[in-house]
Amino acid sequence: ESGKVTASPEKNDSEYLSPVTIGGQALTLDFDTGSADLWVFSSSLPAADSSGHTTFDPSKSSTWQAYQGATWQISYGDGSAADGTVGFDAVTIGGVTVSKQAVELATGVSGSFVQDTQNDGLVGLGFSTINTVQPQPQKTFFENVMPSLALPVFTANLDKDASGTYTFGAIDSTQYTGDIHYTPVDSSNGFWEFPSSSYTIAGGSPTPCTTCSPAIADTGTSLMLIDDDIVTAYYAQVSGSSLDQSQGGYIYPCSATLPSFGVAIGADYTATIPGSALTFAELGDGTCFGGVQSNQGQGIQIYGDVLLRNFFAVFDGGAKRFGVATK
Ligand SMILES: Cc1ccc(-c2noc([C@H]3C[C@@H](O)CN3)n2)cc1F
Repeated sequence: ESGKVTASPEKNDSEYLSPVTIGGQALTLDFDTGSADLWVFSSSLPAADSSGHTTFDPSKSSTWQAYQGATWQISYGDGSAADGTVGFDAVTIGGVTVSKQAVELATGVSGSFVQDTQNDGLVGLGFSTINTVQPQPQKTFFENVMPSLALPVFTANLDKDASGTYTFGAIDSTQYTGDIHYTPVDSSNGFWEFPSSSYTIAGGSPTPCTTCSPAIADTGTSLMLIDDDIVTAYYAQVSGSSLDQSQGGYIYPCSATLPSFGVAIGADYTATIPGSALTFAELGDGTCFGGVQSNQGQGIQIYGDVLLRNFFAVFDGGAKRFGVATK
């Protein structure tokens, strides 16, 4: 079997939201290849926290099974967090169903989730070694459904300021051009992680970097969070740019011409993003906030939506590989 769902961008393509049905209840969730918990706003949240959100109410699902005593708690790269209890229910994405998917009910969420009223929770599409359920980590939707998919893959075809598609179980050849360039994935940290040992700024042949951090493909991160020395070199080529503490990153006049930025996807391919696609947001005063920002020395580079929205991306759970194609 296979199925597809739309991925609708929030403002500035900060995140992409997709329709999911759980126990017959429709919610709008953020698919996140950088985590492995499927959690939802629940009817047990304080009303002030769930106001504006759609909540999942287990008492209204005839197929809900509580997982007595199980709990979860997660924190994300931006410091946001959520926690709660656990059960199992039928989860359907694009017509593809897992009948007993671990569904984590939020009884606590941090402020940024409260304010993000279009987001009713997350679908983690990383590896279950980083699932936070105690006493027993639970499998992701993708891990559960993989054996019944025509192909053990899902693809992300995110777009700039337009709806895209997540597809489970098929590689839709109408969604890309040319070859898909794959790299093996090291899933030992729970991420779709691969080496990225060269880069290009403003074109030309790639600069090798033996000290470059490995990268992860992370649909749940908005930006590209890159090793500090590379980011410094990039903005050195943007006239009028500066590192603005109050904004938390590099800004520049929106009239500036940005150089292209290319990053290695494994050993054999450089994914190059044109400068015109490397602005994340206009700040309203004629300055712009860059899509390429520092990873603050985290030792991992995070290739988020600023990269992914320019490519067709394949997450291959069978061969444990990640691939990109132009489109
Ligand atoms: C309000 C809100 C906050 C954070 C996130 C969020 N989702 O995925 C991620 C990245 C970072 C890493 O933790 C795993 N993937 N961050 C989503 C939100 F809607």
